[in-house]
Formats: sequence, structure tokens, C-alpha cells
Amino acid sequence: MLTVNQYDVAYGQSKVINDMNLTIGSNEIVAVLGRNGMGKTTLMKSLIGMIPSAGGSVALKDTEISGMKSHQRVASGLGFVPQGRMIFSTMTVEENIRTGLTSTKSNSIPEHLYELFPVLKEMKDRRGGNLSGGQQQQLAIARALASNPSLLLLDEPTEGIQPSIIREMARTLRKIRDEHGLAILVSEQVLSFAMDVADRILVIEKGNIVHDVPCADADPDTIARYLSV
Ligand SMILES: Nc1ncnc2c1ncn2[C@@H]1O[C@H](COP(=O)(O)OP(=O)(O)OP(=O)(O)O)[C@@H](O)[C@H]1O
Repeated sequence: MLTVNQYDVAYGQSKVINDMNLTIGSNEIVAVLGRNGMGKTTLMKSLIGMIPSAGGSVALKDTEISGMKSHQRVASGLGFVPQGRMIFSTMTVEENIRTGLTSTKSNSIPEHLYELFPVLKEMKDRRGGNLSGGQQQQLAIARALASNPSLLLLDEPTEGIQPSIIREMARTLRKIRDEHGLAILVSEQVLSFAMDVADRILVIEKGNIVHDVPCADADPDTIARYLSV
């Protein structure tokens, strides 16, 4: 599904992703855990094409995408839920979701998105900025799903979200994977959420993967040690 090889991303002279290798299988949910500043957001933004890479390759289903612009990557099957959600606060819920349709030929919002997130249907005429944090997160996910991605990237989706909603979010993401047959790469700092949602856990340190384990074999204490400052 996604194969990242010898991947480098730099800000000027400062290399933030360093010779990274990473694979994600079809239908797999992979969580990338790491402390602040270890490169999670840089990895996500570079995979979606917001930051250029400095070397290496990224193949999505055998198509090399590392030279593509963001909109081409979305058309190729990547969806992105950015850190902080970045919904358009003065646009309605429906208008926000519609922005996700730009790379598709369709003009109408797929009904299954409203089935997945009924609250968005109830609130479709409200401004995005008037939604709660959890509702905005649902909106950001629905917007990303509108382009029918084969791999959904989520950057720290639990940030600023209440614990009860975080558990629901893990269930929803697994349901999306099961029903739509897509893969998910999620960056996180919350270990319990990663254990709930993922099939496999990676730990990133200084721009490289230093631990890679199936969730079933993951030792929370070992991972927690990587995350402690
Ligand atoms: N625009 C930028 N210019 C220069 N350096 C940057 C820029 N953005 C991030 N960095 C640096 O790159 C490194 C990785 O940052 P990044 O935001 O990817 O980490 P992160 O793991 O997502 O952290 P957080 O959990 O705080 O979001 C940090 O040292 C950060 O200071």
C-alpha cells in the first residue's frame, strides 16, 4: 500500500526525517508514536506534499508520489487530517465536507459519510467554527474521506479532545477501516489511543523509526519509556 524508502526531509540544513524506511499494508492501521519535536508532523506533511522531501522515495500502490503536488497525491488516494484539524470556521459543515470533493468527479457528499457521523448531518448548515472540538475532528475526518482515499493520514487527532471522545474516535477509525477497506497512518502521543486503534505501533525518534511492533506484542512500558522525557 505505502512504501517509504530512505526518506529524508529537511528544513534548510536541518534534517528532520533521516533515512526513514516505512511500509503500511492494505487495510492496516499503523500508529507512529513519538515525543514532541521528533518529526511526526514533518513526516505527515511531507507525505501529503506540503513539505518537499530531500531524498528517497514514496510509493502509494506502486505509484511513485514523492514528486507530486498535494492535490495530485489526494487524487492518487491519500487523505489528510491535519494537526489542529484546520476546518474552515466560517464555512458551514456541508461546505467544509464539499472541499474534500474537489479531487473527485462527484458533486454530492456520499451518504455514508453522514451515516458515519450523524451529528454532521444534523449540523450541516452550522458554521464549522461553532462545533465542539470532537465534532470538528469528525468534520475533518469526513472532509478527508470525501475524496475516497485508500490511505488516510491523521496527525495527532486526539490533541485537545476529551478522553471519552478519544475512545469513540478509535472505534470509529476501526469501523472506517473495516467498512471502507482503507489503510490508516496516525501520528500520536497518547499511547492508550494508539493501542486501541492500531494494528502496529512504530516509535519515531529524531526522524527515524526506532521501534516497530504489532500491537498484540507491544509492551506498553517499553513504549512509554520512549515517550517519557
Ligand atoms: N518550519 C520549520 N522550520 C524549521 N524547523 C522546523 C519547522 N517545523 C518543525 N521544525 C523542527 O523539526 C523538528 C520536528 O518537528 P515536528 O513538528 O515534525 O515534530 P512532532 O513530532 O510533530 O512534534 P509535536 O508533537 O510537537 O507536533 C523539531 O525539531 C522542530 O523544531
